[in-house]
Amino acid sequence: MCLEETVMGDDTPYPFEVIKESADYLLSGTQHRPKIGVICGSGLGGLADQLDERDVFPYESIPNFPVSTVAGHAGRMVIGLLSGVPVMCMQGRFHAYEGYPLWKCAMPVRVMKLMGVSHIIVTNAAGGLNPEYKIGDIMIIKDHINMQGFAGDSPLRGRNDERFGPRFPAMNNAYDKNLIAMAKKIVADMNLTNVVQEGVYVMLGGPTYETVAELNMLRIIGVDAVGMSTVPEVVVARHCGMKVFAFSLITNQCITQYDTDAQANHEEVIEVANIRKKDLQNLARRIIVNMSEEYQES
Ligand SMILES: O=P(O)(O)O[C@H]1O[C@H](CO)[C@@H](O)[C@H]1O
Ligand SMILES: Nc1nc2[nH]cnc2c(=O)[nH]1
Repeated sequence: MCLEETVMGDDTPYPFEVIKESADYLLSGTQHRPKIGVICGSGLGGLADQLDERDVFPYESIPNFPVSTVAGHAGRMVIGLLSGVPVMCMQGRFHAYEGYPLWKCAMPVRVMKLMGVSHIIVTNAAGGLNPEYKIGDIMIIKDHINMQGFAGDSPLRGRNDERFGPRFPAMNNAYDKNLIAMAKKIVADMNLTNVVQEGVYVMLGGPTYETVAELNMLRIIGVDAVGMSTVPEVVVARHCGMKVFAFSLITNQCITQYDTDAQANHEEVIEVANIRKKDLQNLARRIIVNMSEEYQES
C-alpha cells in the first residue's frame, strides 16, 4: 500500500513517518520544546489562551491532522509558556461520533510523543452519574472503563509499531498515582476539596446522551462519570509511555429516573464549563508547574 492510500484510509493507524511529518511541522514552527501536553475538553480550551509567547496552529494547517467539528472545540494546537513552563495545548479534540476512527481521535497524542512530550493532562466535560456528585464538581479520573474495547475496537487496533509501544500494553495504573497525589495536595491548598471527587470515567460512542436504563447499568458496573472522549487518548498515551493525569468537569447530572422532563444538552455542558473555567485553569496551571518540577528531577 502506498503512503497516500495509508493516509487516506481509515482502517489502519497512520504509520510512524506520517506522524513524524506532523510533529516535524510543528517543531519547525515553534521555538518551544514542551514536555507537557494538554487536551482541552468541551468548553475548557481557555487554558490555551493563557499561554505566553504562543504559537498557534489551526488543525487544518497541520499536515495529516483531522479537524474539529464540535461547538466548544476551537480546533487549534497552541504551543507556548504557562508560568514559564513550555506546554502544548489541544484547543479542541476529535470524537468518534464526528466520524473519526478511534486511532484518529488519538493521533495527536502520538504527534505530541514524537515532539518530546512525556506527561499529558487530559480533560473533558462529563455527566455525573455518582449520586454524590454535583454540577460543577471536578472529578480526578482514577480509572476508566473502555466500552469500545469490550466491543473489539481500540485506537491500537491494527499492526503494532514497536517504535510507539508494545503490542499488549498494561492499562492498570493508567492514571499516574503520583500525579493524582500531587493534584490532591494542590486541590487542598486551593480550598477546592469540597468540589473535587475521584472516580471512574466511561466513554460511550455518542452523540446521543444516555437512556435511563443505560445509565442505571453503568452505575452498577462502577461508573462515576460518563462522556464521549478521553479513553482513546489515554490508551495511546500509555501505550507510548506517557504519564497521564486526567480530570472531568461534571457539567450535568445524569438522569437516572423516568419521572422527569429534564434532558441533557450540550448548551448546559458549555455553560457550566464557562462558569468553572477559572478554577480549572488555575488548577491545571499549578499541576503543570508541579509536573515540570517532577520531570526535571527524573
Ligand atoms: O469529552 P469532551 O470533548 O469534553 O465533550 C463532552 O461533551 C460533549 C457532549 O456534550 C461530548 O463531546 C462529550 O464527550
Ligand atoms: N455521554 C455523555 N457525555 C457527556 N458530556 C457531558 N455530559 C455528558 C453526559 O451526560 N453523557
